Amino acid sequence: MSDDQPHRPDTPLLDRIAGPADLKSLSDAQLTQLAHELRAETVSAVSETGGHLGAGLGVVELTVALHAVFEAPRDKIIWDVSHQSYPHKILTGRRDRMRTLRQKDGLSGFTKRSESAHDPFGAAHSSTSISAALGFAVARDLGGAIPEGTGDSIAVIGDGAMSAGMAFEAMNNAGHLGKRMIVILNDNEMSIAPPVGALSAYLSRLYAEKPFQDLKAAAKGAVSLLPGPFREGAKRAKDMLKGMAMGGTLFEALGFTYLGPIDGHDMDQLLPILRAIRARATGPVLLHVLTTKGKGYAPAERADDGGHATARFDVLTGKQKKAPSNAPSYTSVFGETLARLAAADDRICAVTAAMPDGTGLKLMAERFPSRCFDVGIAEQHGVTFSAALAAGGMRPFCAMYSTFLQRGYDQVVHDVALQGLPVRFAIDRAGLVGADGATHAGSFDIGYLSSLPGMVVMAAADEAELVHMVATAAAHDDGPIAFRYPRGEGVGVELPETPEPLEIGKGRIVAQGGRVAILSFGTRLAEVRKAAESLAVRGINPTIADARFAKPLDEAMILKLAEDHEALITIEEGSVGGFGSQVAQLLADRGVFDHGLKFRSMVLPDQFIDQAGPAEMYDAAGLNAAQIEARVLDVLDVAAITGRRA
Ligand SMILES: Cc1ncc(C[n+]2csc(CCOP(=O)(O)OP(=O)(O)O)c2C)c(N)n1
Ligand SMILES: CC(=O)[C@@H](O)[C@H](O)COP(=O)(O)O
Ligand SMILES: [Mg+2]
Repeated sequence: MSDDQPHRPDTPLLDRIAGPADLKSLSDAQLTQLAHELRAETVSAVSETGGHLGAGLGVVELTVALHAVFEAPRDKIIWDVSHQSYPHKILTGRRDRMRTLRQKDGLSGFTKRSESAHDPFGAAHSSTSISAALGFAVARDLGGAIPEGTGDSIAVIGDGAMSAGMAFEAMNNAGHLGKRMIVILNDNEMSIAPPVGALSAYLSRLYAEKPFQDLKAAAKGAVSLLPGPFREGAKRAKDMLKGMAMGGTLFEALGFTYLGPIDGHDMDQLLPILRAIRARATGPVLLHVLTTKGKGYAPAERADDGGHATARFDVLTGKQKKAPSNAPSYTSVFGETLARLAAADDRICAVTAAMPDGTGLKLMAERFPSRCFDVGIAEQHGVTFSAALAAGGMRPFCAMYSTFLQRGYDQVVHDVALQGLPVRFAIDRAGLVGADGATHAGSFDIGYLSSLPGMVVMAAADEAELVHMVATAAAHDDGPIAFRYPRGEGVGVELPETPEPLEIGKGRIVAQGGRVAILSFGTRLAEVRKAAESLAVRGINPTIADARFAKPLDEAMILKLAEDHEALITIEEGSVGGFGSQVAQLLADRGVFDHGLKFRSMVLPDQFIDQAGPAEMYDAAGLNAAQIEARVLDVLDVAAITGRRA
């Protein structure tokens, strides 16, 4: 499309964009218009699907400018977390599928290699983009051959993601290697919650202090972009700006050329500076752009979280269309119980890694601000920090999503379990989580925790059990203890008046039956009950037990179940290597299998399960009532053929 070709308002530019190559023929003015249309399309799509709105709105201009200047997929544009990648997906041939976002068989809510060549690296867990970009840059220089080739390597990372140690590990290495690569720091002064930490304050100083304001105009954009006569003056101003405040930026100390800060919504700044970087960069470059989370859509801009995550909503009013809740969320039950216990015990404190709302610690933070710590996106630090809080005489609750605790696993082993320190792990989003899909599944914590000596591992079967497990953890000073619970609402049982500690290692019989015993760990218990109702119609009444503990197991209860039944079935919202494996180990060690017990362990399948509704995902995983019933019938048929146990 030529510059002089007038843009006919009746045909939106976005309708003519099949892929990023189509941006190359647009004028700068048309690119600005395209950004306007892209923002509207992003709001429209997310209003129908729900999802991460604010971050994407904050990078609309940046996305257009990157795809206009660079040549994806040869140039690798790698989005950190990639919750902000919806505009990128729209421009890279997926506009027609945007309304399948985060749904079964639909588009992922994050970048995904298998979804598009324009997604060179998958994401969703924060702070991986610089490592990935460096990897591509080194592969390029080593002659790594891939179909689309490798040109520039660009990481787009937010100020929140930049607070993770991994980002600095990568920058340190990139600065050392000196490879040409580009980091774009998308600084909107927001994480999910307002950002925390010294880095956030540092970044603010880069562009907020009075002297900076005066000089900013002079240093606007990259010095080298200015016409000759202005260049020297601006360079002096910029050096003064940097030298005056901090003797060069943190990023330059790590070996990067630092450019900015510039207005990340101003195409007249973005386009020339990106073109200059593309034309002239010889080593690692960091471009600091200032943006607004939720930019251009007032309800998102006004929201406390910048519109970070939203249900489906009415575009005109911004009113979210949330399904009515029938029971409190597990998260809120945890948060309220913890705050209640903390009121009576000033040793109780809490640690979150940038997820105060998601983990339900907001109430704790409001009531006991001196005992609630948001460490930023820094799970490794959060775990070891909790370990030392325990060593220092506190009762720390380290509240993290199962999937994000994976980031701090060595610290769980090395700093907590090995030293037997009484850290309490409140593990939210246990099991399959729904729209966030495989990257956020809490599939592995049972296995990775119950294999640790001295670790106590619990799972709440419902919200009432969760209340008691919080109390159990609070009272447990003998060593580390973890309790897990799923995303979403409870089952609607009455909450106990008083949180009562459970006896460590003791399960409970929920229903007495015969022939088959079903031993549940966690909230699959509700599905087991449903299966039992259907089995009762067939005259089959299994014994149902809630294990409560994967470690230590209630050995007496389990061995008795094995003794009194032809078949024992375990079920959990976790992968192989967890609860069922612990039970199998016990039965094997005690020689129980020598006497013919039929044993089945129902676990998540050995595969990553893509996003869908949670019930759909558990269907795919084979862990819903119908599949439980089928397993009982199967094992009974086998028992019937071979007759009763010897
Ligand atoms: C390891 C890890 N911890 C926590 C999260 C949850 N999380 C998703 S986005 C986000 C905030 C990211 O802030 P920033 O990088 O500034 O991006 P913005 O949303 O502001 O564009 C967090 C904490 C995550 N994705 N990965
Ligand atoms: C992008 C990210 O990692 C978080 O926003 C995450 O999606 C939150 O998950 P919940 O919606 O379960 O709190
Ligand atoms: Mg941010």
